[in-house]
Amino acid sequence: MNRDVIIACDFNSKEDLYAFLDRFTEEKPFLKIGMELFYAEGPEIVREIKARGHKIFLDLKLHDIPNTVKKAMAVLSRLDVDMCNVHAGGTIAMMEAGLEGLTRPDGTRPLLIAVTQLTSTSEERMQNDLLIDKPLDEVVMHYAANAKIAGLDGVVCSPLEAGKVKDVCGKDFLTVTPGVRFADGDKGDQVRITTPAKAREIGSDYIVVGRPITQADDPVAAYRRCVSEFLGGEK
Ligand SMILES: O=c1ccn([C@@H]2O[C@H](COP(=O)(O)O)[C@@H](O)[C@H]2O)c(=O)[nH]1
Repeated sequence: MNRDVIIACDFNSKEDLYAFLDRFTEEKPFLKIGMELFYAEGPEIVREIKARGHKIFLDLKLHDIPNTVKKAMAVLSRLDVDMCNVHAGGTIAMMEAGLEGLTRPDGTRPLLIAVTQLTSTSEERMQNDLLIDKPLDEVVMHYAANAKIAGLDGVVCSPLEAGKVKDVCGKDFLTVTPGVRFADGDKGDQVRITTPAKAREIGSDYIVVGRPITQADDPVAAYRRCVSEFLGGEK
Protein backbone atom coordinates (compact mmCIF):
# COMPACT_ATOMS: atom_id res chain seq x y z
CA MET A 1 0.00 0.00 0.00
CA ASN A 2 1.47 3.34 -1.14
CA ARG A 3 -0.58 5.84 0.82
CA ASP A 4 0.55 9.42 0.33
CA VAL A 5 -0.45 13.06 0.51
CA ILE A 6 -0.56 14.81 -2.87
CA ILE A 7 -0.33 18.60 -2.85
CA ALA A 8 -2.59 20.32 -5.40
CA CYS A 9 -0.32 23.01 -6.86
CA ASP A 10 -3.00 25.38 -8.09
CA PHE A 11 -0.77 28.32 -9.02
CA ASN A 12 -0.89 30.44 -12.15
CA SER A 13 2.83 30.86 -12.72
CA LYS A 14 6.00 28.89 -12.23
CA GLU A 15 7.41 31.71 -10.12
CA ASP A 16 4.63 31.19 -7.56
CA LEU A 17 5.06 27.43 -7.78
CA TYR A 18 8.80 27.57 -7.17
CA ALA A 19 8.43 30.09 -4.33
CA PHE A 20 6.14 27.49 -2.75
CA LEU A 21 8.32 24.46 -3.49
CA ASP A 22 11.52 26.13 -2.32
CA ARG A 23 10.11 26.10 1.23
CA PHE A 24 10.34 22.31 1.23
CA THR A 25 13.96 21.69 2.05
CA GLU A 26 13.55 18.27 3.68
CA GLU A 27 10.68 16.63 1.78
CA LYS A 28 9.91 15.93 -1.90
CA PRO A 29 6.12 15.92 -1.84
CA PHE A 30 4.00 14.18 -4.47
CA LEU A 31 2.51 17.08 -6.50
CA LYS A 32 -0.68 17.52 -8.50
CA ILE A 33 -0.46 19.77 -11.53
CA GLY A 34 -3.89 20.88 -12.65
CA MET A 35 -5.37 22.94 -15.43
CA GLU A 36 -4.38 26.34 -14.01
CA LEU A 37 -0.63 25.72 -13.94
CA PHE A 38 -0.57 23.51 -17.04
CA TYR A 39 -2.47 26.05 -19.14
CA ALA A 40 -0.25 28.87 -17.82
CA GLU A 41 3.11 27.18 -18.27
CA GLY A 42 2.58 24.30 -20.70
CA PRO A 43 4.14 20.82 -20.63
CA GLU A 44 7.60 22.21 -19.81
CA ILE A 45 6.53 22.79 -16.21
CA VAL A 46 5.89 19.05 -15.86
CA ARG A 47 9.36 18.23 -17.15
CA GLU A 48 10.95 20.77 -14.81
CA ILE A 49 9.17 19.49 -11.71
CA LYS A 50 9.92 15.91 -12.62
CA ALA A 51 13.60 16.85 -12.99
CA ARG A 52 13.45 18.19 -9.42
CA GLY A 53 12.51 14.69 -8.28
CA HIS A 54 8.81 15.02 -7.50
CA LYS A 55 6.15 12.45 -8.38
CA ILE A 56 3.41 14.07 -10.48
CA PHE A 57 -0.32 13.56 -10.79
CA LEU A 58 -1.31 15.43 -13.98
CA ASP A 59 -4.93 16.36 -13.29
CA LEU A 60 -6.35 17.46 -16.65
CA LYS A 61 -9.59 15.45 -16.37
CA LEU A 62 -9.97 14.59 -20.06
CA HIS A 63 -13.58 14.29 -21.23
CA ASP A 64 -14.23 14.17 -24.99
CA ILE A 65 -15.04 11.69 -27.72
CA PRO A 66 -12.96 8.49 -27.47
CA ASN A 67 -10.72 9.24 -30.46
CA THR A 68 -9.80 12.70 -29.15
CA VAL A 69 -9.06 11.38 -25.67
CA LYS A 70 -6.95 8.56 -27.09
CA LYS A 71 -4.85 10.96 -29.18
CA ALA A 72 -4.48 13.47 -26.35
CA MET A 73 -3.43 10.71 -23.95
CA ALA A 74 -0.83 9.50 -26.45
CA VAL A 75 0.71 12.98 -26.32
CA LEU A 76 0.55 13.08 -22.50
CA SER A 77 2.20 9.66 -22.31
CA ARG A 78 5.40 11.31 -23.51
CA LEU A 79 5.50 13.36 -20.32
CA ASP A 80 6.97 11.26 -17.59
CA VAL A 81 4.09 11.68 -15.10
CA ASP A 82 3.08 9.12 -12.51
CA MET A 83 -0.68 9.48 -12.71
CA CYS A 84 -3.25 11.15 -14.94
CA ASN A 85 -7.01 11.15 -15.29
CA VAL A 86 -10.21 11.30 -17.31
CA HIS A 87 -13.86 11.86 -16.38
CA ALA A 88 -15.74 8.58 -15.89
CA GLY A 89 -18.80 10.41 -17.28
CA GLY A 90 -17.18 10.13 -20.71
CA THR A 91 -18.30 6.44 -20.85
CA ILE A 92 -16.48 3.13 -20.68
CA ALA A 93 -15.51 3.42 -24.36
CA MET A 94 -13.87 6.79 -23.71
CA MET A 95 -11.95 5.46 -20.71
CA GLU A 96 -10.77 2.43 -22.72
CA ALA A 97 -9.61 4.75 -25.50
CA GLY A 98 -7.76 6.91 -22.96
CA LEU A 99 -6.00 3.88 -21.56
CA GLU A 100 -5.02 2.71 -25.03
CA GLY A 101 -3.64 6.13 -25.93
CA LEU A 102 -1.71 6.39 -22.67
CA THR A 103 0.02 3.04 -23.09
CA ARG A 104 3.46 3.55 -24.63
CA PRO A 105 4.81 1.28 -27.39
CA ASP A 106 6.89 -0.60 -24.78
CA GLY A 107 3.72 -1.34 -22.75
CA THR A 108 4.52 1.04 -19.86
CA ARG A 109 2.17 3.81 -18.80
CA PRO A 110 1.35 6.14 -15.90
CA LEU A 111 -1.53 5.22 -13.59
CA LEU A 112 -4.88 6.20 -15.07
CA ILE A 113 -7.81 7.06 -12.81
CA ALA A 114 -11.30 8.42 -13.46
CA VAL A 115 -13.18 11.26 -11.77
CA THR A 116 -16.52 9.93 -10.51
CA GLN A 117 -18.44 12.96 -9.24
CA LEU A 118 -16.51 16.12 -8.36
CA THR A 119 -16.13 16.61 -4.62
CA SER A 120 -17.67 20.07 -5.00
CA THR A 121 -20.94 18.49 -6.18
CA SER A 122 -23.73 17.78 -3.71
CA GLU A 123 -26.38 15.14 -4.28
CA GLU A 124 -28.94 17.91 -4.73
CA ARG A 125 -26.91 19.73 -7.42
CA MET A 126 -26.16 16.46 -9.20
CA GLN A 127 -29.84 15.58 -9.30
CA ASN A 128 -31.14 19.07 -10.17
CA ASP A 129 -28.37 20.45 -12.41
CA LEU A 130 -27.21 17.24 -14.05
CA LEU A 131 -30.56 15.42 -13.97
CA ILE A 132 -28.93 12.32 -12.58
CA ASP A 133 -31.87 10.97 -10.66
CA LYS A 134 -30.07 8.58 -8.27
CA PRO A 135 -28.40 8.73 -4.87
CA LEU A 136 -24.92 10.23 -5.25
CA ASP A 137 -23.25 7.23 -3.62
CA GLU A 138 -24.84 4.91 -6.16
CA VAL A 139 -23.59 7.07 -9.04
CA VAL A 140 -20.05 7.15 -7.65
CA MET A 141 -20.04 3.35 -7.24
CA HIS A 142 -21.44 2.84 -10.74
CA TYR A 143 -18.82 5.14 -12.30
CA ALA A 144 -16.10 3.40 -10.26
CA ALA A 145 -17.30 0.00 -11.51
CA ASN A 146 -17.25 1.36 -15.08
CA ALA A 147 -13.68 2.59 -14.60
CA LYS A 148 -12.70 -0.86 -13.42
CA ILE A 149 -14.40 -2.51 -16.42
CA ALA A 150 -12.44 -0.13 -18.68
CA GLY A 151 -9.21 -1.37 -17.09
CA LEU A 152 -8.33 1.80 -15.17
CA ASP A 153 -6.33 1.75 -11.94
CA GLY A 154 -8.74 3.63 -9.73
CA VAL A 155 -10.92 6.68 -9.24
CA VAL A 156 -11.06 10.18 -7.89
CA CYS A 157 -13.85 10.37 -5.33
CA SER A 158 -14.55 11.90 -1.94
CA PRO A 159 -12.69 10.27 0.95
CA LEU A 160 -16.15 9.61 2.36
CA GLU A 161 -16.74 7.16 -0.52
CA ALA A 162 -13.33 5.45 -0.52
CA GLY A 163 -14.33 2.47 1.63
CA LYS A 164 -17.39 1.67 -0.44
CA VAL A 165 -15.39 1.97 -3.69
CA LYS A 166 -12.98 -0.63 -2.29
CA ASP A 167 -15.91 -2.88 -1.40
CA VAL A 168 -17.26 -2.62 -4.94
CA CYS A 169 -14.02 -2.64 -6.96
CA GLY A 170 -11.53 -4.43 -4.73
CA LYS A 171 -8.91 -3.29 -2.25
CA ASP A 172 -6.22 -2.75 -4.92
CA PHE A 173 -8.40 -0.33 -6.90
CA LEU A 174 -6.98 3.10 -6.08
CA THR A 175 -8.96 5.82 -4.34
CA VAL A 176 -7.48 9.26 -4.88
CA THR A 177 -9.43 11.71 -2.78
CA PRO A 178 -9.61 15.49 -2.81
CA GLY A 179 -12.18 17.12 -0.52
CA VAL A 180 -9.87 17.02 2.48
CA ARG A 181 -9.94 19.65 5.20
CA PHE A 182 -8.47 19.99 8.67
CA ALA A 183 -11.11 19.80 11.40
CA ASP A 184 -10.61 23.53 12.06
CA GLY A 185 -10.30 24.48 8.35
CA ASP A 186 -12.28 26.34 5.74
CA LYS A 187 -14.45 24.28 3.35
CA GLY A 188 -14.23 26.70 0.41
CA ASP A 189 -16.18 25.33 -2.55
CA GLN A 190 -15.78 21.69 -1.49
CA VAL A 191 -18.89 19.78 -0.40
CA ARG A 192 -18.10 16.12 0.25
CA ILE A 193 -15.21 16.55 2.68
CA THR A 194 -13.53 15.00 5.66
CA THR A 195 -10.27 15.27 7.60
CA PRO A 196 -6.97 13.53 6.75
CA ALA A 197 -7.37 11.21 9.76
CA LYS A 198 -10.89 10.20 8.78
CA ALA A 199 -9.77 9.70 5.15
CA ARG A 200 -7.19 7.22 6.41
CA GLU A 201 -9.77 5.44 8.54
CA ILE A 202 -12.21 5.12 5.62
CA GLY A 203 -9.54 3.83 3.25
CA SER A 204 -8.19 6.52 0.89
CA ASP A 205 -4.94 5.61 -0.81
CA TYR A 206 -4.01 9.18 -1.68
CA ILE A 207 -5.44 12.39 -0.31
CA VAL A 208 -5.21 15.46 -2.54
CA VAL A 209 -4.85 18.66 -0.55
CA GLY A 210 -4.58 22.14 -2.06
CA ARG A 211 -5.56 25.32 -0.24
CA PRO A 212 -5.21 23.97 3.32
CA ILE A 213 -1.48 23.67 2.48
CA THR A 214 -0.81 26.23 -0.27
CA GLN A 215 -2.70 29.06 1.48
CA ALA A 216 -1.46 28.25 4.97
CA ASP A 217 0.76 30.75 6.82
CA ASP A 218 3.29 27.93 7.11
CA PRO A 219 2.74 25.52 4.18
CA VAL A 220 5.46 23.11 5.28
CA ALA A 221 3.90 22.80 8.75
CA ALA A 222 0.46 22.31 7.15
CA TYR A 223 1.87 19.60 4.85
CA ARG A 224 3.51 17.86 7.81
CA ARG A 225 0.27 18.02 9.76
CA CYS A 226 -1.52 16.40 6.82
CA VAL A 227 1.10 13.68 6.52
CA SER A 228 1.03 12.97 10.23
CA GLU A 229 -2.80 12.86 10.40
CA PHE A 230 -3.12 10.75 7.25
CA LEU A 231 -0.13 8.45 7.51
CA GLY A 232 0.39 8.33 11.23
CA GLY A 233 3.56 6.32 11.72
CA GLU A 234 3.63 4.99 8.15
CA LYS A 235 6.12 7.53 6.76
O1 LIG B 1 -13.52 15.82 -7.55
C1 LIG B 1 -12.49 16.53 -7.56
C2 LIG B 1 -11.50 16.39 -8.50
C3 LIG B 1 -10.39 17.18 -8.44
N1 LIG B 1 -10.25 18.11 -7.47
C4 LIG B 1 -9.01 18.91 -7.44
O2 LIG B 1 -8.34 18.72 -6.19
C5 LIG B 1 -7.83 19.94 -5.70
C6 LIG B 1 -8.43 20.24 -4.35
O3 LIG B 1 -7.96 21.48 -3.90
P1 LIG B 1 -8.42 22.13 -2.51
O4 LIG B 1 -7.79 23.48 -2.55
O5 LIG B 1 -7.88 21.23 -1.43
O6 LIG B 1 -9.91 22.19 -2.49
C7 LIG B 1 -8.10 21.00 -6.76
O7 LIG B 1 -6.95 21.11 -7.56
C8 LIG B 1 -9.22 20.41 -7.58
O8 LIG B 1 -9.14 20.78 -8.95
C9 LIG B 1 -11.24 18.27 -6.54
O9 LIG B 1 -11.15 19.13 -5.63
N2 LIG B 1 -12.33 17.45 -6.60
